[in-house]
This record gives sequence, C-alpha cells and structure tokens, in this order.
Amino acid sequence: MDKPRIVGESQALPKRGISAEVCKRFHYQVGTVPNDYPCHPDSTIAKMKGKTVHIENFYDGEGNLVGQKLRDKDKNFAVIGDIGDRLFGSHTIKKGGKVLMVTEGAIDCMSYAEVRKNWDVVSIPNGAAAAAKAIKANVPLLESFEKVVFCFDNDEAGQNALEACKGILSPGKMHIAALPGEYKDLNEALVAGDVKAFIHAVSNAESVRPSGLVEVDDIIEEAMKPIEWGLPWFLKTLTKLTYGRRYGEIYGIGAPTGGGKTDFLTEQIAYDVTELGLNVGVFFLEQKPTETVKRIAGKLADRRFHVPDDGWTLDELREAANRLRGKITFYDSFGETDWTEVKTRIRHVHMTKGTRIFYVDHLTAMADTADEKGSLEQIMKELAGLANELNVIITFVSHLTTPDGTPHEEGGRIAVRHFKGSRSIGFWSFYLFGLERNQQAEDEGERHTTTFRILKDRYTGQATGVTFPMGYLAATGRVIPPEVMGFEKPQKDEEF
Ligand SMILES: Nc1ncnc2c1ncn2[C@@H]1O[C@H](COP(=O)(O)OP(=O)(O)OP(=O)(O)O)[C@@H](O)[C@H]1O
Repeated sequence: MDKPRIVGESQALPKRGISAEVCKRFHYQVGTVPNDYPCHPDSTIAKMKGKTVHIENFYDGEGNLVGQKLRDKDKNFAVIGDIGDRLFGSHTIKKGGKVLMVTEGAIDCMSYAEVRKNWDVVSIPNGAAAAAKAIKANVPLLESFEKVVFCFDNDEAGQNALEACKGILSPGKMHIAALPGEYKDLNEALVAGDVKAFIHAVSNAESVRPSGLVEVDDIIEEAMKPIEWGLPWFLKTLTKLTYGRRYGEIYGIGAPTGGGKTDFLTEQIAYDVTELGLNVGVFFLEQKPTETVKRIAGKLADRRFHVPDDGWTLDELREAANRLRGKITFYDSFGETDWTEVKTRIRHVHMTKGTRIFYVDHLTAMADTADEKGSLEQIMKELAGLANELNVIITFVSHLTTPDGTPHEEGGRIAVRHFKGSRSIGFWSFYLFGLERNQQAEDEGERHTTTFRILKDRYTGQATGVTFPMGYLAATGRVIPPEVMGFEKPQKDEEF
C-alpha cells in the first residue's frame, strides 16, 4: 500500500448481528480517519477525516495487506491501495475446498460466517455491477472448489449480477442459493434470527445450467397439450400434408421462369386476407404494387384484372380491391433489391401493423451478383432468424439453376440442389416446394397442369417426396386445387 493504512479494531456489529470474533476473522474493523491523513482535498477520504469508518481489509496471495475499503455512516466509500478484483475474505480460505460461498458484500459474507462458523465464504469487492468482472478475475481460485454457491441480493441488481456471472465457471460449478422473498439479503435473514431460511437456501442451492437447456420436467405439461394445426394453405391437400403453416418458420418455393411461383403466392395472399382475415406484407421486388393488387383482386372475383381486354369491369375491380383495403402492405421497391432494406421494412410492418404473414418474391433478386452463394447464405440465415425473432411466417420464392436433362420450363424435375443458393435454402427452410410444368406442351391440359412437389418437410418428414397435381383455369386465372381435380391420395415418388 503506497498510502498509510487506516488503523482500526475488530469489534462486534450488534445491529447487524455479527460478533467481534467473526469481524476479527475477516479483518473487518472500525477505525477513525486521522485529521492529518494525506490526501487530495476533493477526495472522498478527505470528507471522512475525523469520522468513524468501517474498514474492509484486502490481502494478496501472500497475506500482505494491499488495500482497504472504507465506508462511513452516510454510505460514502473510499479505497486506499489496490483492491482490484480481490475477493473480501480471501485470506480466510485455502484453494481446493469443497464448497465456497460467494456473497454480494462484506456484511453478508460475515453473516454467513456467523451461522456457518468454519465454512468458506468470500464476497465480491465492488458490488453487484462489478460482480462478473471479479468472478472472472478469480476463476482459478473458484474453480479449485468442488462447488461455488452464489447468494446475492434479492433485488434486480443482485439478480442481474447472477445472470452476468453465469457461464464463467465450468458447467455444474456455479450454484445459486435463493433466499425467501421476504429477505433482501443474508444479513436481513440473520438479523431476523431466521437461521433456518438461511441454511435452507444454502443447502438447496441449485446448479446453474447454461441458458437454453431444458429438462423433461420443465416442458412435460406443455408437451401434453394437443397439437395445434398451423394456419391453412389455400390448398386443403397441402394443409393436410404439412399440418399447416406455423409462426416462426420460413417456406420456399422454386420454379422456372413463368412457372407460376408468383401466381401461387397471389392465391395464398388472397386466401390469407379474405378467408383468414389476416394482414399480410407483400415484398414483390419485380412487380409493381398496382399490378399485384389487380392480380390478388382477380383471385377474389375470378377475373384476370391484369389482362386489359378480358371482359371485366372497373366496378368489379373496385369491389374486389376494396375487400383488400387495410389488410395488405406492399413494398414498392423502385428497383431496390437490397436485403437490408427489405429486412428493415418487414420489421417495421410487423411492429406497426402487427402483420405476421410475409411474402418475398424473390430471394434471388436480393443476392449479390459478385458472390451469389455467399450472399444467399447470409440472407437465408437472417431470414430464418427474423421469422423466429418476430414469430412471423415468411414465404419466399427462389429461382432455379439450369438442370442437366429436361429443362424446368419443359417440366423437368426439380430437386433441392437446383435452387440458387441451395445449401442454405435447404438448410434454413422448414418446407421447400417445387412447381413443375411443361410450359411448351402441345396439349393445353398438360400445359396448364403443375406437379406440386414437396421437396423438404422438416416438421414430420413424411411429406417429403410427395407430389400432387394442381390445375389452372386460364379463363379465370385461378388455380384448380388437387381435390377439385378428383385427386385424393398424395403420391410418393420412390424413384428419385
Ligand atoms: N398452371 C398454369 N398454367 C398456365 N399459366 C399459368 C399457370 N400458373 C400461372 N400461370 C400464368 O403464367 C404467368 C407466369 O406466372 P408467374 O408470374 O406466377 O410465374 P413465376 O414463376 O413467378 O415467373 P417469373 O420467375 O418469371 O417471375 C402468369 O400470367 C400466370 O397467371
């Protein structure tokens, strides 16, 4: 210590219920700061001159006094020498013991020692806010004990400090002793004479497990609840196969150009808004909102409002579009295809309108052409993270790479590996669907019939590989669902 130490004496602290014997063991003293103590006139210690102070003494590994912490009755604190992250009471313990108790302050530390005379106990030196720092600085000492029991204050600061200390010591080492709610700290329990509560808390201290781990006990009641079906798709067959759509998940659809991806989303949007009454966010990066709203309205009226001379009237369009009011938020991207911009807006629409269903068409447009694979990996990771964080459903469209063999535009079979950025799309998506159709077929029926292929089913796995037909009525621009086409049982293609 470069400054002269304050000389004090260990004496009983009757109001705190702590004996002179314990104070002596911990070198906790009461003394007076001399009037001629050399210090800066503005320092806290200068204000303590001539006053009685409580003194906590801190020692190095060799037992040399290296610092003192002073406290006056107005709760002013001053430090002499170097306390650093040394633990109060460390001179009373030896490495390698069985159980070490760690408290938030010197008084609680001595309160514990008062009840458990010869047990090992120390206190962090600088209060709750600096708890984790002190624990980190003393890892070798703490790790040498079989078990380290933390008993911090029953208040927000104490509980936050415990959280901050989790994960510093090796798994299973840290235990937390919880005092009954009526006591703020160990000393209150001691003063109340509640030794039972005290001992109970310490002997029932629970081992801390890293966050994210759960036991069957924690989840058994939740697991007993009946499984809820997710939100339906507009196709009953697809709902049956997938058990619906669940919040927090992302779904991908791949098809060649002109393959009907946008049309599929449009059918689903119309269904979400009118049948389910949900708000949706529509992020079509290559279609103007005025065009998209006409197409969605068309699904409500069985009209192709986007085709100029198709026999529809303005009143029909207005009537259908009116049904969409207040329910859809479009992103008019003006050619902007930056994922960060899209992400910010999805978050905004969710926060401001409570929207939980989003459609993004298409993912590939947001990829960086200089590093398509790398940027798609990042986008997919963030897309899945966003859906999980906001607990929303995001359905996106992806373009495909050119396959070997039959082109996709001519009905070539789609595989997960054909998705641009397939590795990350396959990894993060809960469902992946492929729309296969021979757009060049001579027969109109064939030209309009899509094979809907479930490429990935993460929920049960049982729908992976299932296909069903999906028709299209050119006169109305509407999808003909498989069940309407007389299709009953989904087929599983075993050959692929
Ligand atoms: N099964 C079908 N048969 C015939 N035409 C269809 C079928 N499905 C959609 N269409 C029509 O084909 C056109 C292209 O469809 P859509 O825009 O949905 O394709 P896409 O896969 O999104 O294409 P792109 O990748 O070029 O955006 C639309 O006018 C749509 O109405």
